[in-house]
Amino acid sequence: MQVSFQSPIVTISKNHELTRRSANYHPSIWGDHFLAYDPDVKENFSQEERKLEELKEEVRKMLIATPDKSKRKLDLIDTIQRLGVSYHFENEIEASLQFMYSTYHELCDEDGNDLYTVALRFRLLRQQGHYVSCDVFNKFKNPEGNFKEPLISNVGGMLSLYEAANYLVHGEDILEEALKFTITHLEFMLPNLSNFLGRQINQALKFPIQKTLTRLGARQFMSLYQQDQSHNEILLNFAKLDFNILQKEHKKELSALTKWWKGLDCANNLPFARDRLVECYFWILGVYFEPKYCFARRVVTKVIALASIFDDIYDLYGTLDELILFTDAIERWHISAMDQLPSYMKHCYQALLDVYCEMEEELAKAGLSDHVNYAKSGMKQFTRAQLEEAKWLHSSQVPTFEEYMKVALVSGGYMMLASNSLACMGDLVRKEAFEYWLTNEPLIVRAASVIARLMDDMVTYEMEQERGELASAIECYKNQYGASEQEAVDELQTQVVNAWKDTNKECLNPTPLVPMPILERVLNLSRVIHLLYKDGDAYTNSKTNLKDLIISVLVDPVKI
Ligand SMILES: CC(C)=CCC/C(C)=C/COP(=O)(O)OP(=O)(O)O
Repeated sequence: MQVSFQSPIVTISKNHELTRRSANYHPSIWGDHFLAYDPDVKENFSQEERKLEELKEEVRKMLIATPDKSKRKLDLIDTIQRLGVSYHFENEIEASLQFMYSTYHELCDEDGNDLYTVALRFRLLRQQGHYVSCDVFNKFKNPEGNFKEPLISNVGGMLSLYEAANYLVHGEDILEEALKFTITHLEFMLPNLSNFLGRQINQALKFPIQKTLTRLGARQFMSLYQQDQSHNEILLNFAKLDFNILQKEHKKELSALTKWWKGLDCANNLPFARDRLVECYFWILGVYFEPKYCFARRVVTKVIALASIFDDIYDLYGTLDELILFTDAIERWHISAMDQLPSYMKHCYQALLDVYCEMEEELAKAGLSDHVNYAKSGMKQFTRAQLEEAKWLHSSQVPTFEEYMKVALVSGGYMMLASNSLACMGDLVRKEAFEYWLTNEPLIVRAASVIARLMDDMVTYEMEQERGELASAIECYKNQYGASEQEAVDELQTQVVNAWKDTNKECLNPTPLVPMPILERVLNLSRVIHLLYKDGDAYTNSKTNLKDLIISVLVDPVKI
């Protein structure tokens, strides 16, 4: 597509007719939908909130009254977590799991051959960051070293083992075997299962708990749990009410963000870019949904929405000369750098400066203004890597796989998003966590970046190749190793599986400097990618399944 070009930059390319690329992305499917939820309209929540408090206290009593040694306690904690309400009972749950961790071997002995319970306890402890050995599963094997045949008919046990095995780390062969064993047999039994069990297993096979986003998982689990004859009515009602109250808050946040987004007027100023504000909010909601992260959600949604525009500028619309100027302006990070930019870039440069001012002002109130520097430096690193990729594009170069990955792990945006997400989390993240941890590219952040880059490339490389972007993980791998496309895909899939093992390993090592709530945000970033890129690029083509998921989390309240 040729676009007339009226900015001063035209002089740079005066001998050429300037051809700009376009991907013809579909417009936003949300339009002004969320504007209706005006954050300034004060609602009278008091009755709902009183009810919520009452139910919360009942659930708390239930938690305290259920003995930590009992199997009932495991189910109760699991249900509370899967219903998305464990953030109300963090201390109670941690205390119980701490007890289970300290008495782990006795408890496992008492479990005997109860696969369901052994696997559930193992998973709950690993989820909480407690390392427990996978040797507990040895007793479920026969002398030949295979899982015992009769286990196959124990559907609950098989499902529990499958969910637990997803927490495997490198070298845990028994969990690797458990995954194969359970997946094979669960898939095989699917057609013969009741509707209720079938739905549950189908869901688990696509999205094991370890890869599931809390809000989405809660919404889906709620409807399954409701159909379970033995469900606890108080707990279910509490979870439903909590979900709806949070959803109202999220809608208001999205309303305010929609106003901001409309102010940028992308349709006129940046018509080539993806218009995906709601999808960006959903992305960041996946990272933190709790009310206390309201400011973080607001600002980091703006950051990712701008990063998405930048990606389209670097990959599609910008000329190389413009991209060099833009990268330089971001490096300088000052309003005076704006003069050198063409008008379409001025809009997003100004928006960038404004968003980080907003971030800084809010962080300063908590005495954390230093954090903004780490967030800015993540953004600078991101655009530098984007420029490197654009240079490959404009010179039709295919780098080696290693060269590509070095740049593409940064240009994928997950290192930037990790630093920005953590910068806005408040005083839980200390300056030292940036200094001594994040800036050294910790394994969990690298793993999230690998998952993001490779899952993205595996579903977008054909389309990107059509528009002349030759440098993708698939192409670079094929080129360097003389591999077929299938061999390249297989290798990249293995690297994604390994990155999940790295993630699991890192989550078993929380420290005072980097506690579980920090590790969990990076884990959540990987979970969002898994959801968005599992079956195609659902972020870009958001009319698909993603639309229904967003409706279930952000539009439709749960029926009470
Ligand atoms: C993590 C961030 C910053 C997300 C913002 C949206 C985005 C850039 C998605 C990937 O698009 P793409 O598939 O065009 O990415 P790339 O050009 O890196 O392949």
